Amino acid sequence: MSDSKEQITPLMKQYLDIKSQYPDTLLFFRMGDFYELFFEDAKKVSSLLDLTLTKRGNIKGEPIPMAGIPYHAVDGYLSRLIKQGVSAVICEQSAAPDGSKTIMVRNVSKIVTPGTVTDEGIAPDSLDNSIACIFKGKNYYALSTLSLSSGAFTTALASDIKGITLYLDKASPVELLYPENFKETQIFSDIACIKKLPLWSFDLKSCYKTLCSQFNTSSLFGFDIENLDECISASGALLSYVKDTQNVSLQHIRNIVRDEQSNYVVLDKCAQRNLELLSNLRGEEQGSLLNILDKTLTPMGSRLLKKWLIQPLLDNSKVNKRLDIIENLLDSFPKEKLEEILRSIGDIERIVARVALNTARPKDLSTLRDALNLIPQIKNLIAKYGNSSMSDLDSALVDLKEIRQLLQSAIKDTPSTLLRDGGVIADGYNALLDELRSLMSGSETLLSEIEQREREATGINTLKVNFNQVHGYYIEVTKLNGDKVPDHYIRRQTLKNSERFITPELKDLEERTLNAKAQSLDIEKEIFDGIIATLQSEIPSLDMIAKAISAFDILLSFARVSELNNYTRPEITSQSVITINEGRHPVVEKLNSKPFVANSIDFNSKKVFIISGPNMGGKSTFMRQVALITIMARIGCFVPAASARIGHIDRIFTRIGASDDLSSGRSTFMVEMEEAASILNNATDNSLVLMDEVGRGTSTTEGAALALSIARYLCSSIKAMTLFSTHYGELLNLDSSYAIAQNICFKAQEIKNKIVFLYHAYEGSQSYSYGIEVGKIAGLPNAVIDQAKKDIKDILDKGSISQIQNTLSDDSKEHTEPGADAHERDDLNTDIIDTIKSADLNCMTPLEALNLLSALKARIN
Ligand SMILES: Nc1ncnc2c1ncn2[C@@H]1O[C@H](COP(=O)(O)OP(=O)(O)OP(=O)(O)O)[C@@H](O)[C@H]1O
Repeated sequence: MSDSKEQITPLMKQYLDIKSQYPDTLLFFRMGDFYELFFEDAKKVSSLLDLTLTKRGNIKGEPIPMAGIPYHAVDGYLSRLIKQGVSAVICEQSAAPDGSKTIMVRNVSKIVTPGTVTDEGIAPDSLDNSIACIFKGKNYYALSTLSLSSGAFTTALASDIKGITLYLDKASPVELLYPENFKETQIFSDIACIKKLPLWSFDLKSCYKTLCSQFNTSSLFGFDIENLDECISASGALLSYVKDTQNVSLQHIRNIVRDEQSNYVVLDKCAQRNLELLSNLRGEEQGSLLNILDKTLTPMGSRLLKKWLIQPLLDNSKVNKRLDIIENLLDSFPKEKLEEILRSIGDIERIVARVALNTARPKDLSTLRDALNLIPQIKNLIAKYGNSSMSDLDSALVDLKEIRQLLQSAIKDTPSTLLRDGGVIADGYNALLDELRSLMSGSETLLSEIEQREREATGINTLKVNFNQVHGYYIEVTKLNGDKVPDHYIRRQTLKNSERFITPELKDLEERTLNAKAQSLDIEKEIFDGIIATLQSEIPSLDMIAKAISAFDILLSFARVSELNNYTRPEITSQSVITINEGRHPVVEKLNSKPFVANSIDFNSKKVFIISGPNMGGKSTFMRQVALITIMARIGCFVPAASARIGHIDRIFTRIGASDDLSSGRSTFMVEMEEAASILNNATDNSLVLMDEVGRGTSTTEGAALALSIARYLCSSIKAMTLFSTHYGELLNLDSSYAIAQNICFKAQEIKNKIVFLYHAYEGSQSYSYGIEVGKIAGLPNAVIDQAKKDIKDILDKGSISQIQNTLSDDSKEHTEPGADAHERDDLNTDIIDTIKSADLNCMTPLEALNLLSALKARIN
């Protein structure tokens, strides 16, 4: 583009100069009432936002592609771009300072990026759009995350890529920065907005300085990151980037917190997705746990709830504090009153961010005033109905009386949208402003008096006094009355049917009014800026209030949902246990029209449960409900169970469902095996592991062998709390080999040729899968069903092998006495004969029969 600058218009040259500083970001170039985008930007934006692509002028004889957006509608378009992970540079215009009529001056006013936007109308209310920065040092990886809305700034360290990926999963940033030499970019392939930073952005010394100057400290000791070079580099680079794009001082970011997985039950992306915590498997909120639990009344409460859901706490006292508050709310607290207050409190978290970023609008201040005026009402409710559980909340809800009074007296009840239009500062707050305003309103009365007087004096009844930007105040007379115009009227403009005049009196009035208007706007701006400065000095308290209200909103939501759905308070313990009596799946019980069948589980002496039963029998639902109840308890919510005792769980692993990851070239089976490998390599005896039908992605024999081997490893080495569902009969005898293993099964009954699922978890195993019946319900053609039934019969008749036999034993069972060969052979023969005798042909699938045969053969050999 630079070659062509010589041949281009001054306007295009101005555009290209600015564009050259932001080659990779869409440039919204203000032209009158439009923002215009040119060249590749125009093509890109027209396809992203479905805008018409047109042309403006030529360059080197070629038309310049152009797309335009009306300035008043820009927020809506920016919001759509942000949702697609696209950033934009906004370039505004202003008149040339020397007043010359040449080209307007244009400057970049802001850069809007998905991870830094806080503007109302652009940033999605429901999303805590955080930005993160990753860095790899000599020994460690670091990830720093910043939420500009809440001011939360965290940093985490991990020794390997897997460890840092877990932090990335938890942070779920919408924008990610990384150094240009970072190789493992596959870990953030699902983040739409990623930006490469030059290596110098991560320079340790300058990053250290940037952080110290932000926190106003001389070292980083107080934040526990003084010696964590990687964290300092990632955090410093992140902060500098945000400062540069926002071009402000970020006053609400006052500290950085070291994030450690050991504080939370770890839930990786896979677990979050499989358990449908924030969205269902199709990506919609409907059918997710969030959807059930979110009855929050403020946008900030709803955003915080999403964080809570993927960060279940390990600190029992913190969990119990939340549970205590819910209990208090459920006890005798007037929840409707609190709900009414919260409903009108607005998004003060975002307002505080905009105050800190100097982007607050007049409406923000009136909303903040109204919200702060509600704080004493909340405190009164707590004083009257709250118990000691609410004391922390109460002290966080500081009543900022002076700020309230300031906003009350200074801001109009309903201020105008833009400060530049005036009408923001309340009457009676500033004497000079009042005087100027009365002068302005007085001039309006004066104008109508002049109009009346001149009509009488000239005898022209249609004479009008009007105003426009070009001529200021003028008198308009129709041409028909031209002969009645007095001599002292000075002609200014002749139109088709009328003429316009000015008089010295009108000019004088105009000057005074315009001066008053300009002066009053200056005063309003000065007062507004002063209020913002006062609010900025109170950011720590405002921030604390916003956080306390968000938390209170969530707990109230939990209380409401608990009441509505008959949840109970879980017992929280430090032991490695999960005991659930009569538990229910919180989502399925709400979505299904049929009554939900409650089920119990006790991970205590038994730790690995092998779950069998028919397709559609309720296995997956049961497994997921155990994990969901555990998560609900650990985020401090009541749970759908008659009672529950939830202990220390370090991580929840899930291997559920089958999905290809074609983008990374991994097949269904590969994904399955990778997930299983991650579980076996990382789970501990404090983990909760859900394994749903592992091995079904390959041949039956290999699948069964792998499933068996994985289950044995979980029983013998890891001893994690495991729910392992399977259709492979080979796994159903593990309970006789391992003391910590137990079979549970789901059953179905055939009643009048129809299959009825019982959904109850029984002790024992169930090897008939009712696969054909489920195929029938699903609508497979009758011919296919009939043929399958016939084939099964044939296979069974030919095979004649019964019951699944355990071919496995734990170490103690494998141990035999030396020199006992003959006895062993006799025992083996009897054993095999018994096994064949006791086999129940009618209950076996053909595959089970074949597997049994091969197991017996292996034993003989
Ligand atoms: N406890 C229950 N009470 C009532 N309905 C249930 C219960 N559990 C499951 N269901 C219903 O049964 C359906 C099938 O359950 P689920 O998917 O858990 O079966 P499954 O045994 O895992 O099946 P498959 O082996 O085919 O994957 C659920 O979508 C739900 O509608």
